Amino acid sequence: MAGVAIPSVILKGCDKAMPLIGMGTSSYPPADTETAKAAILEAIQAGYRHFDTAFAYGSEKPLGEAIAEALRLGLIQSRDELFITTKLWASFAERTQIVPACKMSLKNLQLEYVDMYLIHWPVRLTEVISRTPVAAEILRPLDVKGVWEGMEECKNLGLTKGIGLSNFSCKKIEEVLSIAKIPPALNQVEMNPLWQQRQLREFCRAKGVHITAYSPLGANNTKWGDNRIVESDVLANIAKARGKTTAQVALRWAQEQGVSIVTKSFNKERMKQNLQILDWALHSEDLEKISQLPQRKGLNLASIMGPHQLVLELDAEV
Ligand SMILES: NC(=O)C1=CN([C@@H]2O[C@H](COP(=O)(O)OP(=O)(O)OC[C@H]3O[C@@H](n4cnc5c(N)ncnc54)[C@H](OP(=O)(O)O)[C@@H]3O)[C@@H](O)[C@H]2O)C=CC1
Ligand SMILES: O=C[C@H](O)[C@@H](O)[C@@H](O)[C@H](O)C(=O)O
Repeated sequence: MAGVAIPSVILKGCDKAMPLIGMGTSSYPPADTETAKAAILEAIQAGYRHFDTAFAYGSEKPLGEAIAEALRLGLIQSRDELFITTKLWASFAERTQIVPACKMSLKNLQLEYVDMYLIHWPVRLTEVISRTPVAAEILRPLDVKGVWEGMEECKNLGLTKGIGLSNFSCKKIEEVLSIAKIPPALNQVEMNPLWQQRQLREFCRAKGVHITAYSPLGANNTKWGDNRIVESDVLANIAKARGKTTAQVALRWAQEQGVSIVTKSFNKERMKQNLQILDWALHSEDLEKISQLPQRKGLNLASIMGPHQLVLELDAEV
């Protein structure tokens, strides 16, 4: 196998092990198809086997094309070698629309199944939108029972190997658990040294819900993130002492918390650098310093959807 071998985790209710480090595909400014496709092929060569996409990113089609090309080129022998995560967009978060939305994503990806299907955000939009923020009139609370039944139907139909959540608070996860026939395998949330999610992680550990950390580098250089992680003095000093980069310290920190990671780089050197976190460890004094960093949530739903009451309430939940 080319590149670094990445360890995997077995998830509840999921028929396939998930590689602990995945490549994100949400880029800013949005990458054109050829750029995204070329970056994904580079990532496969570097050893990435888990790819995180979403209907909302517009990256399902380039990912599908890259997978087809990787098979043609013999970079992988079979589609089964990859773990593909995609997400149900809020505009389709209604009982009868979930199976068709999943099939639409599969068509974009040129796949017969995905490995993980997540509810992207715990809200519903009554329209398919092409830009954000959205008008308050089209925002609705999520029908948790109906939507989770639709997710379960996707799994039962074999459209996905596993189902899970994204951006769900403890309270919202509890609602899902109270009605689920198939428990959510994971909750994908923002997590990094500046938003450590201690309470949510503790809750998920107790309930057997795995956590995947998104924006582990604070979404450096994107419109939904900032450079406060890659330019943190505390992390830079630790990096210097360990002979690593600040980004590697942030990624290693997340890895040591027992979560999986999805991080995006379309740059050949940085995507390789981001995998070099498996054969060394942070020292206890490093962990102590990181645990004292002031905390702030980087990505709020209000900054995407607009400062509507329902959204502000969701953002306030832990
Ligand atoms: N479920 C959800 O709601 C969300 C899910 N996600 C998923 O998680 C993925 C990762 O999160 P994302 O928000 O992209 O943010 P990340 O924290 O992974 O940061 C990505 C940014 O950092 C840059 N970068 C990557 N590696 C390095 C490095 N070693 N040193 C310095 N800069 C670096 C990248 O640029 P470059 O490409 O030039 O290297 C890019 O601009 C997304 O792509 C998406 O798939 C993200 C947000 C929300
Ligand atoms: O239109 C909204 C966007 O797609 C937003 O939901 C995502 O970009 C999100 O921040 C993510 O990266 O998953």
